[in-house]
Amino acid sequence: MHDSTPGPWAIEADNLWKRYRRRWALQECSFRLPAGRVCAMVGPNGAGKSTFLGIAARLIQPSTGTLKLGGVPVDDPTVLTRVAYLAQDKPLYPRFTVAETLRLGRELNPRWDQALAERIVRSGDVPLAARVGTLSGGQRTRVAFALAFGKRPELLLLDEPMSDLDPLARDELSGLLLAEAAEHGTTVLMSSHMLSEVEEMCDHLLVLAGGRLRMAGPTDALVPAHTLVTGRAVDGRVPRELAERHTLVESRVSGRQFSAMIRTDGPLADRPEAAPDAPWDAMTPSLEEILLACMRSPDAPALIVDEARKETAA
Ligand SMILES: Nc1ncnc2c1ncn2[C@@H]1O[C@H](COP(=O)(O)OP(=O)(O)OP(=O)(O)O)[C@@H](O)[C@H]1O
Repeated sequence: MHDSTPGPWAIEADNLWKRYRRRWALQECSFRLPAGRVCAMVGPNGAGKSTFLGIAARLIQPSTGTLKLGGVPVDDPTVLTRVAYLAQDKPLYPRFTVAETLRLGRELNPRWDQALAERIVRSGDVPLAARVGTLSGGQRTRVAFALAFGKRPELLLLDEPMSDLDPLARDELSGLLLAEAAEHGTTVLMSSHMLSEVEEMCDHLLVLAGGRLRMAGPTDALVPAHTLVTGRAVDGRVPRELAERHTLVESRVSGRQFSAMIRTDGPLADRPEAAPDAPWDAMTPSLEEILLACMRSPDAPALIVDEARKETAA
């Protein structure tokens, strides 16, 4: 028997790999996510985000490695009642009415919150008597949201949840998501391509590229780890002092100017004495700038902050 009390870790991935025929969709994926976080999973198309979420939702079997949710192995049946998953294509029964869909949620889920589910549906003016197959894409998403939230899960897995919602619905449902997470301590893991939304909503980040974890940790640790430096290029390059002293995530030279996203890990290197007329300016980048630089540079060293680091079992 496993201990069924949720631990401090909502997710612990230990050396997860997933292969589809000849292609690796996930490689060496190890991290842990503290409970109660609103975490974004970001990465280019094909990075492995849906694959990871599918493994966590028990729809995809990993090739190797283990995954625990709330301290319990993902293949333990007790996980089912604790986790809700909103798939990218929001699958629902088209012939069911909205009311019948919610009734199914009520009958399948012991902690079902009918009032909350109905509130989500009604606030979008979605008629309870309408058949799901006749609803617009955004209305169907709202019903899928109602099913996921109504379940009152400990962990909510959302695969690009907001992509087909209008700006008002997006604003309303993201507010609801944050309120629910704060009130009930729900952990949220959502994949998203909308970086402004990620910046606004999430306090933790996972960045995947090419199936590998590139960055993981709380945003308030990841952002200060980066500095955006701009200045005069030296011999058409980023000054050597910067490149040697710090981790260069991404650099660009345009005309005589360079800009470089670096990880400093200590004070910023001094300006080159040999080129006192080539000063540089340093500023704290936005989360969006960091994410773009990280995704554009899949070969830059990964940054997994200590809190998110899951030591791989020997
Ligand atoms: N069922 C499958 N069979 C074969 N290959 C697959 C399958 N599902 C995904 N893949 C491949 O695995 C890789 C990761 O796909 P995945 O859907 O996890 O990426 P993603 O990060 O969610 O992408 P997107 O942002 O486009 O949704 C891709 O190269 C994809 O082609």
